[in-house]
Amino acid sequence: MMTVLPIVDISGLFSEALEDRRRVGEDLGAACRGTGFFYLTGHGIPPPLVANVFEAAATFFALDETRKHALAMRRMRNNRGYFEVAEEQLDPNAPPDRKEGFNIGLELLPADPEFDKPFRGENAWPDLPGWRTLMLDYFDRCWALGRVLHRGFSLDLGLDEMFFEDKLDAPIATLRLLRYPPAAAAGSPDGAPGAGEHTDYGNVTILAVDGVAGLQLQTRSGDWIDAPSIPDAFICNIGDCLMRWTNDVYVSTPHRVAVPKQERKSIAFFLDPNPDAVVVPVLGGEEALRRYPPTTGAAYLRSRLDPTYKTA
Ligand SMILES: O=C(O)CCC(=O)C(=O)O
Ligand SMILES: [Fe+2]
Repeated sequence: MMTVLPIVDISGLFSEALEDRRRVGEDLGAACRGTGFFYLTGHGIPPPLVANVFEAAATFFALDETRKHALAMRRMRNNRGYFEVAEEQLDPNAPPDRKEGFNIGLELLPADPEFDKPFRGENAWPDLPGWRTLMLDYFDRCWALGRVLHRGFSLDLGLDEMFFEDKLDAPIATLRLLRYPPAAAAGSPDGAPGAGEHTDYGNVTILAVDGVAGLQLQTRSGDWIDAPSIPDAFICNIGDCLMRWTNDVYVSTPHRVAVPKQERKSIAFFLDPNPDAVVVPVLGGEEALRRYPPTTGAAYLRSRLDPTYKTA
């Protein structure tokens, strides 16, 4: 299939030969320094698992409003649970987003010393058989994949291959199920986007899409292009936190979702660092440090999330 976005086969990252891993690191680096958006193949996550997650998401979104609202993100205070259409507004200059969604975060036991900290705490779970187990399985697979990707980034950036490991071992990560109602069923045409123009906040996003068009991104030259789905490939993009961490060498790219002609679903996994991870530029020396003083994973994410919700 023809696309202007690079397709990176990362199977070499699982090789025992350093030269194989380096080669993938170079491919990833080229993509991250260029458009900051790329397709991921050779990732090792079984397509039937992704299909099951899409199916389970559909089952959830089909529940009646009362059951969905019982799990509302507004009640959770840790960026987890259900949000309804028009609750989120990614572009402050556009109407609220025409999408509903469900967020799942890192699952910790209540006895965990971290449990009461910001972004931690419990997940909201619908009462659907097998649902929680499936979502946590997929969450863990995406988390592991995100860490493997960071080994490739590290090789490309000239860091120790394991540099990010201890910064991603208890991450602020969010698995987000998304549903965009079709244009015809979406009520009055108020110019609302599916998802307003934005950049992602974290390090890297691993996105599965269902084949219905909608996702668009802005290339370095300023043109908006479609990112069509490629079967069994993930769409991957760099977020603002990794852009800052690399002193803007890796690029976080603006993107948006147009209101689809038919219902569209996607599953995004956002990998942000550990809350306490110190985010300080790894390239660019003193000058970079003046521009981007040290912050932490939690402080950075908090500063970005607050303006996004109408009802905090
Ligand atoms: O649904 C999509 O294709 C993209 C969603 C997105 O960009 C986001 O939730 O950050
Ligand atoms: Fe996004």
